[in-house]
Amino acid sequence: MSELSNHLSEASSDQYNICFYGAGSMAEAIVRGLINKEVAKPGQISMINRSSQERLDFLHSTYGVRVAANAQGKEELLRESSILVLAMKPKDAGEALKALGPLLSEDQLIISVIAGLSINTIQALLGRKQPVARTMPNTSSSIGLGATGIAFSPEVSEERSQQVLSIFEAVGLVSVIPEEQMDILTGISGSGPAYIYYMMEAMIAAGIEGGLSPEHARELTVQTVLGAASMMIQTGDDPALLRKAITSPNGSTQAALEVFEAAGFTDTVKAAVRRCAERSREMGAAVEEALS
Ligand SMILES: NC(=O)C1=CN([C@@H]2O[C@H](COP(=O)(O)OP(=O)(O)OC[C@H]3O[C@@H](n4cnc5c(N)ncnc54)[C@H](OP(=O)(O)O)[C@@H]3O)[C@@H](O)[C@H]2O)C=CC1
Ligand SMILES: O=C(O)[C@@H]1CCC=N1
Repeated sequence: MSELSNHLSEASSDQYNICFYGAGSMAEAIVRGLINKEVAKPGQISMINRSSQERLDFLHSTYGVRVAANAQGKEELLRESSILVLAMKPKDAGEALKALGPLLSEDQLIISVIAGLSINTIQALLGRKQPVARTMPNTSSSIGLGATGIAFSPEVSEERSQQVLSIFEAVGLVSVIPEEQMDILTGISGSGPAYIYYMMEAMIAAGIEGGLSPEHARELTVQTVLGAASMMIQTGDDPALLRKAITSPNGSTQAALEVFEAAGFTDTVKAAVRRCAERSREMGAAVEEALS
């Protein structure tokens, strides 16, 4: 059991409650991982959103987490939680954080998963120097295979930073990085699963167009991606070396890679990652405007 789960089970529940402020896909991915890995009990987790009661009902019935039906209930959950996870879209963050600031006490830890939003902007919107962990997880956290980048504000104590690490280590790999690297990390691992799914969609479509059944195209593609990632983990080899082992001179793989190369594959992937990082910065800057 992790350090946090010990804290969570030994401490009184209102001392160590975690509230997810924003109850969408990313919040659900983390909650599912925390519950599956028994890092937190459902009763210690609460989730609130802006308007969708149907969504909260689903989360309550699926995971057993606490939800609030009205504004007063939401405020109570926010006030009583030791850890608040900000998980709304960047465009909704300005208004939400301005309203949140006056409800906070100084020892409540803020964990943000919001793309692009800097620690300075979070503290400025809250109107106080709250301890903040800025993170960038991904949706694979829901099955314990997430990859999360974390940067801490100076106000986060050693004990609190250990709690944050425990939460995200329970749902996958964690990299503690300088905050200025968060946008490029978003371009790799935050949004990265979507690039892989996009590639898989294309491979499945090509397989079907070539005559495979949809089931075979899907299972062969999935196993290929799983096997390739596992090969990198288990051998520790560079991907270039593993690729070369498949690529016979003048063979079928070489023929395929030449098509990728002619279409500018590497430059396209790099440009997509750079654009993702740039978009992350743009979204953060747009929230910052809510300060003025
Ligand atoms: N999806 C992903 O793969 C990743 C997402 N992120 C980050 O996670 C955050 C959430 O993304 P995602 O889960 O995809 O978004 P979703 O649209 O799925 O969920 C957003 C949630 O925020 C709620 N919300 C909006 N405004 C408020 C408010 N004022 N008060 C309380 N709740 C509010 C919404 O409630 P309602 O529906 O009622 O309006 C909804 O529950 C984003 O900032 C994103 O950058 C980070 C890493 C990966
Ligand atoms: O697309 C987005 O804005 C979020 C950030 C990382 C993954 N999804």
